[in-house]
Amino acid sequence: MIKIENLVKRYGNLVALDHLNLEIEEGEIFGLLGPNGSGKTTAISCMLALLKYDKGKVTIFGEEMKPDSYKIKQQIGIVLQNVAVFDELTVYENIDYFCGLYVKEKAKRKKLVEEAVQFVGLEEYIKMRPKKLSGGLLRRLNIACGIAHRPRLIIMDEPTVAVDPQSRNRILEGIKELNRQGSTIIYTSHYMEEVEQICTRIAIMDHGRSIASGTKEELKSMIKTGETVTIEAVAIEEAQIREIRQLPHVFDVRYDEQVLTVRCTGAKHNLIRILNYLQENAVSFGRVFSELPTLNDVFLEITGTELRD
Ligand SMILES: Nc1ncnc2c1ncn2[C@@H]1O[C@H](COP(=O)(O)OP(=O)(O)OP(=O)(O)O)[C@@H](O)[C@H]1O
Repeated sequence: MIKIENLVKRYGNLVALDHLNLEIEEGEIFGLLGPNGSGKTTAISCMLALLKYDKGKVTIFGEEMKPDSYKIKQQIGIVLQNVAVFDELTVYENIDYFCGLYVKEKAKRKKLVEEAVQFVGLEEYIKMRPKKLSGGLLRRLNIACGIAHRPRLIIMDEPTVAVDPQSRNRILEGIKELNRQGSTIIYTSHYMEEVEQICTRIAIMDHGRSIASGTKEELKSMIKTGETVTIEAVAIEEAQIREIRQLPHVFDVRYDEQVLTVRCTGAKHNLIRILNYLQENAVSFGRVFSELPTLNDVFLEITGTELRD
């Protein structure tokens, strides 16, 4: 449905997109996950032909995307990072205005606007002007304006940044529902938990490139880490750390600020083996956690740096 081939975008000397390749199928909730500055917004802007790029090709619905590809653009709903609504219009009027750019028939539009209001949970606020809304509600309005016309493809750029947890959940549930109702979604975020929660497929971006892509299970199976054991408040000697490193299935041990982090391959009994070692060697410890791999582990193993801010 969408194909991005060898996209290169430079801002002066800075290479924001470095031969980016992506392919997104109809029906997906496709996540673009990457730290701030990795090129997500630039990728979206180039994809939509809002920004000129230096090299590459973007194909949407089987046709090459150009600045004047209005037929393609009509079928796309866009929710960008900056909230773009009219201060002098009410919540309802704003949604009606944006929906009206695509849907001229009044009765049909009324139904779509009402559905969009319900969708983002703004029923109580339809007569208010945007200035009176909290940050979370304003973002929900921004989303309603972008999706009311029921586009075939919806592109959302970090819609949950600086949003309260209630609005955040509402937004995430809303995205899943839009997808169930037939829209393909492209969703950018630097929050790996969100991307894990809603995306059917994910591309991890770093320095303007897609460094890995697949379902979350596929991405996690690409890495060595099968389990991370974290043990708090340990007073442990260098020699003991070396011995833990020698335990079966352990491949990385870090000890920092009295927290021992042991990365293991996906074998069974890792936790008990490590705890047995600590007990046998009279090392006292506090809280213990065992975690399955996260997308942060995928990012960490591929790039050597953390995805978390
Ligand atoms: N208009 C611009 N002029 C110069 N450099 C830019 C411009 N826009 C973005 N950049 C740079 O390009 C790189 C990619 O930025 P981009 O905004 O696409 O990343 P991002 O992953 O969307 O990050 P964020 O979540 O912070 O928006 C960054 O290094 C950024 O500083």
